[in-house]
Amino acid sequence: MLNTSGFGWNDVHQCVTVEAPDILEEYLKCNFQTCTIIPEYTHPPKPLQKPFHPFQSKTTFSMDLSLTSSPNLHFSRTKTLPFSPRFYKHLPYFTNFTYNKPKTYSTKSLITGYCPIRAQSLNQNNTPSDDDDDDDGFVLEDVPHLTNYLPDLPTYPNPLEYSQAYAIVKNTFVSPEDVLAYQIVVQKGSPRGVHFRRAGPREKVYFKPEEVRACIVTCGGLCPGINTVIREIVCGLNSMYGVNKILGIEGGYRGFYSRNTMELSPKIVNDIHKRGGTILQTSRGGHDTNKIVDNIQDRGINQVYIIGGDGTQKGAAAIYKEVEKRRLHVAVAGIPKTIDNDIAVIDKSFGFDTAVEEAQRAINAAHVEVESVENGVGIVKLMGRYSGFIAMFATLASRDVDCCLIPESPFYLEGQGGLFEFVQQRLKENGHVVIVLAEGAGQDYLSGSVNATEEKDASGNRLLLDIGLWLTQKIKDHFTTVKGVAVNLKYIDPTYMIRAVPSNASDNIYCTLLAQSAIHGAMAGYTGFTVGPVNSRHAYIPIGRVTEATNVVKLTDRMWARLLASTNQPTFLNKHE
Ligand SMILES: Nc1ncnc2c1ncn2[C@@H]1O[C@H](COP(=O)(O)OP(=O)(O)OP(=O)(O)O)[C@@H](O)[C@H]1O
Ligand SMILES: O=P(O)(O)OC[C@H]1O[C@](O)(CO)[C@@H](O)[C@@H]1O
Ligand SMILES: [Mg+2]
Repeated sequence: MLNTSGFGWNDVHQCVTVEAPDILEEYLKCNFQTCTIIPEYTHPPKPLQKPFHPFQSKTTFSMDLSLTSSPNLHFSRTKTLPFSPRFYKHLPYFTNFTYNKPKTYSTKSLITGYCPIRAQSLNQNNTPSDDDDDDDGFVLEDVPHLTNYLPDLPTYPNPLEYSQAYAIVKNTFVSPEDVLAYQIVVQKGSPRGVHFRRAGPREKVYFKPEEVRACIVTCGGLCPGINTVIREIVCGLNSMYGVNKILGIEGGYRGFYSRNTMELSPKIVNDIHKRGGTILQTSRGGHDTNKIVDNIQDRGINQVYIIGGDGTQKGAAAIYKEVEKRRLHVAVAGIPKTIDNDIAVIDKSFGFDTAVEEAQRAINAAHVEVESVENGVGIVKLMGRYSGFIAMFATLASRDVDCCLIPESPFYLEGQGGLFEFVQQRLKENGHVVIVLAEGAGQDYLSGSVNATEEKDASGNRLLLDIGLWLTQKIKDHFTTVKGVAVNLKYIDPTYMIRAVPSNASDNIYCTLLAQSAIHGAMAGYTGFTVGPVNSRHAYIPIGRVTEATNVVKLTDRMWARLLASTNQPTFLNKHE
């Protein structure tokens, strides 16, 4: 819940705020076996101010549904759980909590709804401290481990210990105690908050390298860098752990049961990072958990590397759950992929930098075109289904953009403060204007103005209406018919060209770290996890944590304000149409 949309902190009343009851309901379903809701007081709506974790208060906190007329919620805590990285990671947070007025919620599994764990540091004897008072608000959101359901699994020394490459590394192995703080901006006295397990090689591994049979699958849309991740999983498994049985599953999830596999070796993948796309091919839809896990079993696969976006990670969670149900010695590792940068918790998704860089070329072209003609209006459409990160960062990087439209910030065309007025003003001042828009921008506005049927892709994602073509036509019509001015309109849609390029240098390095983190995690027996950087250090994150919310541009954050300050575009906050 920390830092997820819909929750905040009210400084004045020192309470948690939530935008709507259903957001809270969802959270409770994920995290609470039972709980009490005590009506307390209401107060007028107040904007959300800062993220929080509900367990930061040592005794009691109140939760105010400040944007609704609903009553406050109040939870009483009676006990904290001791922290031992290996033994406590699966305990539902609320095992030791009691509540006054019974209201029962089903607890989602750890994977589909992550369970934060209240924790204390180990004492010097490596045992949890008994002292409940030693409570500094530390929460570990841990990932599952194979020993949770296969307690007698043997361990083996990590082959990296004998690796020449790692011979002079000071700390070859990550300490089991190492965790990463989710929030790094803190104040004196504030609770330590949520942490994730640090990624990296562990001293003991839970697979004999010669017995590893790994597979890699890529699902969802393309993104620069997928081939690099595939390459680095293959090369990393081989060079660091001596694994040489690696299968490529072709064509996404459905490939497990409907396509042939491809043997992957360092030689086969040697050059693939120089190509866009995925050598394994990808698809949407076709996730059949039972068929997939049957196939994993039939092929004797014991490490599954799944590269894909939010939908794919939900699929990975379902596979992990089934694997756990069947008590298989199979590690399931997710590597988050999305060009939209819409995956929660992680700093940034791979391929995003490349996409922003590539978008510059389209914006430059639009700018060159429109400054070379009279009344030039350039429109560049970029990807971003629900999150306008590519558009926002490409705009900030370019300085040639007059206006950036993203899904998170509704806009309107007519009247005071509208887009037409702004375009007219810029044409008057500069003779040209460049508009960048994310494909998901203005969808509600657009669907109200055209006869749209709601279509979905094979994965169930809503198919978007073409805002670029629509806006182009609207601007043309407005200026020629209403204003009697002929505008020179240039519409550029580079979306698939951006997505299809190979990753740039920094994304290549990033992809390598992701692949290696995933390998180390799987070899160390972690499973049901996603890897990714949290405040620049790589972490193992419970899959449910990255799928429960979408990362979107927060209009109340400074980055959007920086954009508005740089373009001086309208905020579209006051609609007069
Ligand atoms: N809730 C879910 N449970 C199981 N599988 C899912 C779920 N949602 C999506 N999938 C499967 O995950 C795969 C990819 O999903 P989707 O097409 O939504 O792309 P994605 O992974 O979100 O990537 P992107 O949106 O970045 O292109 C599909 O094969 C789809 O069937
Ligand atoms: O046309 P496709 O391949 O389904 O993908 C389009 C979608 O994929 C994404 O690139 C990632 O979700 C979106 O930005 C875009 O809407
Ligand atoms: Mg998606």
